[in-house]
Amino acid sequence: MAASIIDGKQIASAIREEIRAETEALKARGIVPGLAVVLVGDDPASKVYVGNKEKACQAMGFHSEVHRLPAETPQDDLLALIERLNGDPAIHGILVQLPLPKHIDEKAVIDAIRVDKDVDGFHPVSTGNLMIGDDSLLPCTPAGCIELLKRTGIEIAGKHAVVIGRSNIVGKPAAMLLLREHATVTICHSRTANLEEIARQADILVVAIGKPKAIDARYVKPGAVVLDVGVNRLPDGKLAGDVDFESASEVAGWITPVPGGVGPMTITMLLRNTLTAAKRIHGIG
Ligand SMILES: NC(=O)C1=CN([C@@H]2O[C@H](COP(=O)(O)OP(=O)(O)OC[C@H]3O[C@@H](n4cnc5c(N)ncnc54)[C@H](OP(=O)(O)O)[C@@H]3O)[C@@H](O)[C@H]2O)C=CC1
Ligand SMILES: Nc1nc(=O)c2c([nH]1)NC[C@@H]1CN(c3ccc(C(=O)N[C@@H](CCC(=O)O)C(=O)O)cc3)C=[N+]21
Ligand SMILES: [Mg+2]
Repeated sequence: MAASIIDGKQIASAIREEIRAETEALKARGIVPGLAVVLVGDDPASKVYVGNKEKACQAMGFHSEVHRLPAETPQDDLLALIERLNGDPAIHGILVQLPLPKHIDEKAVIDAIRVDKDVDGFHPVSTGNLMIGDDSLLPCTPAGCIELLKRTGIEIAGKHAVVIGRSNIVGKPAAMLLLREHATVTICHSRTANLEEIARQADILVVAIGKPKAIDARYVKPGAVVLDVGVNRLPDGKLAGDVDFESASEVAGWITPVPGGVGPMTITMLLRNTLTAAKRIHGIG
């Protein structure tokens, strides 16, 4: 194995210590950061993530509440809950776990979240601010990818970053953040011709496609940095990334494992966004 491991768990825990210190300072002023997570239905994967988020909040001393609604909840009931959370002074961050059941219009729900409580960074105004460079709350997973690079000491400016995947929650915002950090960015997707050839030009390769172990050494330039965003549950119950770690780590210079790479950073960035939202709502910082 040639690659060095980017230890997301360790980097996440270092950032959590910073968040902890700031949280204690805020609590000394009588402000407790509060996160509300809304889970509609009982998708088993979503349940695990929601449980992890709740645990992380509790460990940080945040106020945290999880609203578990049945799968058949009418859209209007969900919108009414969001309206209530928008006005709840104990809540600074609102996260509606995606995907939502098919009868609910995801966009209508995201649009209803107060922008200053949009700790996922999925609201159209947050997305627009991300493009313009204004200081909205950043989407957690892409922000976590940038933190991994910076705290590993990897230069982004001037590098060719190739992002595979163009979803609104990972691929597109990851590309936009890399651009903000002055990378030259290529975005690939399922209709990309010659994916292998393009990926192999990347100094920094970000993979977010939702296909277990799809990206192997053939897609990786020797010495490249590989960030594997994928989290896929295999039939045997194990987790796998979108990158074939065993193969890709033979040629990469740096690589994130799954689990223990990008995933822990997502939750850490959620904590940080919630803290930031609490400070801003109270006119601090
Ligand atoms: N670690 C974390 O914290 C998080 C992990 N995830 C994981 O990241 C992965 C991606 O999630 P998400 O962005 O929501 O996924 P989506 O399914 O929304 O998007 C997948 C994207 O990948 C593209 N794609 C799919 N197959 C291929 C292929 N064979 N070659 C090239 N491009 C392809 C699609 O292209 P097209 O647009 O043409 O359809 C699409 O743009 C999943 O494994 C998910 O579980 C997600 C969020 C957070
Ligand atoms: N509104 C919304 N916001 C999200 O941020 C969001 C979402 N919906 N829907 C689902 C995806 C997925 N996601 C993950 C978060 C943490 C881990 C994570 O903690 N992973 C750990 C291990 C997880 C495990 O053991 O199952 C790791 O990779 O090491 C993974 C995936 C957030 N998402
Ligand atoms: Mg999706």
